[in-house]
Amino acid sequence: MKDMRIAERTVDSQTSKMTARGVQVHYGTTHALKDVDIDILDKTVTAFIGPSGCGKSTFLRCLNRMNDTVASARVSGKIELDGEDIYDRRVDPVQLRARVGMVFQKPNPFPKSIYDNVAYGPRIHGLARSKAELDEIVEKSLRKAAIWNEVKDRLTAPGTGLSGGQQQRLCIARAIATSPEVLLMDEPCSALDPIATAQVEELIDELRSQFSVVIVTHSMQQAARVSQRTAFFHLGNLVEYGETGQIFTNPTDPRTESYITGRIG
Ligand SMILES: Nc1ncnc2c1ncn2[C@@H]1O[C@H](COP(=O)(O)OP(=O)(O)OP(=O)(O)O)[C@@H](O)[C@H]1O
Repeated sequence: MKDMRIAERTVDSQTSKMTARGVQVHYGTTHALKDVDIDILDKTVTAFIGPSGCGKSTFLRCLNRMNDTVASARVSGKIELDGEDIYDRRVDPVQLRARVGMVFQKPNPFPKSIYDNVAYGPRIHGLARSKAELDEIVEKSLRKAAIWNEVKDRLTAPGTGLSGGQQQRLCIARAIATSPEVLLMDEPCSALDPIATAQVEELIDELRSQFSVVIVTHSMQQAARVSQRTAFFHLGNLVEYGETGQIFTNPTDPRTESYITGRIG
């Protein structure tokens, strides 16, 4: 493939943060995900790639129970976070989503100020004991999301007034304000221009020193640039999963090879 810059960074964590075993998802009679087994490593960027409709987003949403909100979705199998079953009846999905945060395709800031967007999660989860502590969390999150300098003088302005790329970094700041252990990103750059995309990609690389990032992307170049592990999905199956360099240069399954060389997709 042309223009493919494989991430040279080595995978420096082998600890599993999340494990999935035998995960199946049905939407009514549609069998969207078939028997998926995977170990998501800690402090690693994992990319989910594959043709449209293959189940990438469906599986991503299983990892923080966002499919609970889809009436027709039925999820079976087992998914664990640090060895705990996230589908156990005792697990509160709202608490789970603070630990496994999510950033969506389209930037979706709340119709609130920049400050309140970021303070929202820490407020509902009671993470700050004082206004000063909340201020500190907001500033730290905006700094980590590489947007502090652009917004520090207008924290009370509406988040929706920012540019698309700034809104997406604000949404990332909002997601990391609850100190998640895993951040799920569903095509986070698809609505962004190349400059904003490069900023978000750089940010993803920095974030993995603190937690696991799982990113769904249609761009194989992006998967190669930002991830250390890649999972290739096809027709609801997880076909191949391994080190990103190996998947892109020496895939073992012919379906993976066809996809990365552009023969299916
Ligand atoms: N809410 C839903 N209700 C019914 N079917 C759904 C729903 N969401 C997804 N599906 C179906 O499940 C299958 C997998 O969809 P999913 O969105 O997970 O694929 P994807 O690989 O993320 O696709 P894309 O790259 O186009 O976003 C598809 O057949 C899709 O039509």
